[in-house]
Amino acid sequence: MDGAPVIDDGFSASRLFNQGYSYTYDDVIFLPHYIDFPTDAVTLSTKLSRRVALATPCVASPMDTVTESSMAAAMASVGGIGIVHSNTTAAHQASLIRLAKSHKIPFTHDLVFKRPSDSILSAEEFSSAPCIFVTDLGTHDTKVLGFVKKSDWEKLSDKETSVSKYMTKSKVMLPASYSFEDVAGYLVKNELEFVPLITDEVVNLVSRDDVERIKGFPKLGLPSLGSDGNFLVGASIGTRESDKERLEHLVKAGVNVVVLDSSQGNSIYQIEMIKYAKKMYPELDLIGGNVVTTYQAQNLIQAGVDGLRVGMGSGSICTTQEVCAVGRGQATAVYKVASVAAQSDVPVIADGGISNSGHIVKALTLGASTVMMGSFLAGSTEAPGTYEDQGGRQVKKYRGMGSLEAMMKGSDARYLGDKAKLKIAQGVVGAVADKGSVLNFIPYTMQAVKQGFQDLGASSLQSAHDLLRSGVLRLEVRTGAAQVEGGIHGLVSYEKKSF
Ligand SMILES: NC(=O)C1=CN([C@@H]2O[C@H](COP(=O)(O)OP(=O)(O)OC[C@H]3O[C@@H](n4cnc5c(N)ncnc54)[C@H](O)[C@@H]3O)[C@@H](O)[C@H]2O)C=CC1
Ligand SMILES: O=c1[nH]c(=O)c2[nH+]cn([C@@H]3O[C@H](COP(=O)(O)O)[C@@H](O)[C@H]3O)c2[nH]1
Ligand SMILES: [K+]
Repeated sequence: MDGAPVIDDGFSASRLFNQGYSYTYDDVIFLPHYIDFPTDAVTLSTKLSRRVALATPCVASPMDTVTESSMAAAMASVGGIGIVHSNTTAAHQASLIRLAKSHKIPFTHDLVFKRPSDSILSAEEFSSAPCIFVTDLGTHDTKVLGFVKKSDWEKLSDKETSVSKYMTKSKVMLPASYSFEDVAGYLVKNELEFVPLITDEVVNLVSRDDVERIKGFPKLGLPSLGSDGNFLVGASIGTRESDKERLEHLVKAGVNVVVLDSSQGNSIYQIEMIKYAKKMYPELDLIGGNVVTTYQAQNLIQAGVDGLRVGMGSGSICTTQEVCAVGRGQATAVYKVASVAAQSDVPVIADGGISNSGHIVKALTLGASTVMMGSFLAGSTEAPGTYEDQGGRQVKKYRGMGSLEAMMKGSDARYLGDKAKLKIAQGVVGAVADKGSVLNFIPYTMQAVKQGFQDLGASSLQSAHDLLRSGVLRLEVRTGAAQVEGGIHGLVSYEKKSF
């Protein structure tokens, strides 16, 4: 079934997005087309940037409540990628990249280390891993002497006792290069509760609970691996002079792609940084942004970016449009920028405003090659931070990188280094509900996205983009009432379970 319908029905994207309105995902709806293939025939393989290919079009945002090593490892293991945030020292950001890349297991625990003479005073110290390691100097890179399990610590009457007095001395460790299946088999065969994974230092551990948890998840697709066989990991930098040194640290840590992180990427600072990075590291893919207009996009493409990040004010924690009156509805922004980027073969990331699988279908069909997510991922086990009880619900903190709290954190030279002392927030601090593991909900979400593609008659991102640009894809704006109709309505009560 080729070609547009004989009788005019719906609008082409070029007509719909040229009426002077800023539309977002919920405003628009696609008309179904023709199905001549099964859902499983849909492939979502894509490009993050010119030279970085992914099997899954999902990217974890460079935010300090979203992407550190656990998220980066998990996203890569489901075929996506995580961009490690830069709201920390360059050395720490580099160590997060190394950690994510150092093993084959799709998750990492935040490990705690003690010196032999230290004591453990609070049960909270066990909140991020099932045991605490005892090493020569209490650091991750000194000789391992033993470990303390929570159950052993609980039995202790005097909590001030130094750990060396009651730790288990064990030499059982496995190389971090072991696959998940190998480690799982080892735990069962040797009836162990957990086992540390090491390179020349302890980098992770796997427990029987981890194994059980992961066995129940949908089978993973192709992981994102570099030519060295390690997980692909990205990182963000800013556009200050100090970011040049940061970039050097990241490159040394093996970063696979770098995102220039700014709300308004079309600046002299960013263009100079693009030129610098391209000259210093021609092999490294560089993603510019954020942009929402064709003019901004053209400028950054001309400066040499390998990818563009699209979105201004569309994020769930963003107040930019409210504070600065600048931005664009995300559906319009993605369509416009992707239209111009496609002419130069520059892949586009639709960043922000994703809260369900339908938004992902819309972003990808309107021309994006990947979606970048913050709030969608921030409630997962792999996001930094621990769960807290909020009115009987387990929640994790999620905050904007332009919130006062994030700006005040440690090293943020972008703000604290500024001569002007007046700081204006462009984001908020909040919390999101526990969603379980990304290893579980990303595969389900991608299955839902494939169903959307099937309804559109698109078996790949390329075919969706072809339908869009040829005008075969038809769409309409939904009125307020149509949006209500499209949601759940008229029920006294309901339970929403997606998978
Ligand atoms: N996507 C979005 O809608 C938004 C995202 N954010 C996030 O918040 C964080 C901060 O974003 P921004 O405030 O846009 O950061 P930014 O670093 O791009 O800009 C901060 C300020 O520093 C200035 N600046 C940058 N480089 C400079 C240099 N070399 N010399 C002198 N001045 C320089 C900029 O012009 C701007 O006034 C990022 O993580 C960003 O992703 C914030 C607001 C909106
Ligand atoms: O206006 C803003 N103020 C902020 O403080 C802020 N922090 C992040 N971001 C952007 O929001 C994206 C994540 O959005 P979602 O939670 O909707 O996925 C991210 O990927 C960013 O593009 C911010 N925007
Ligand atoms: K917003």
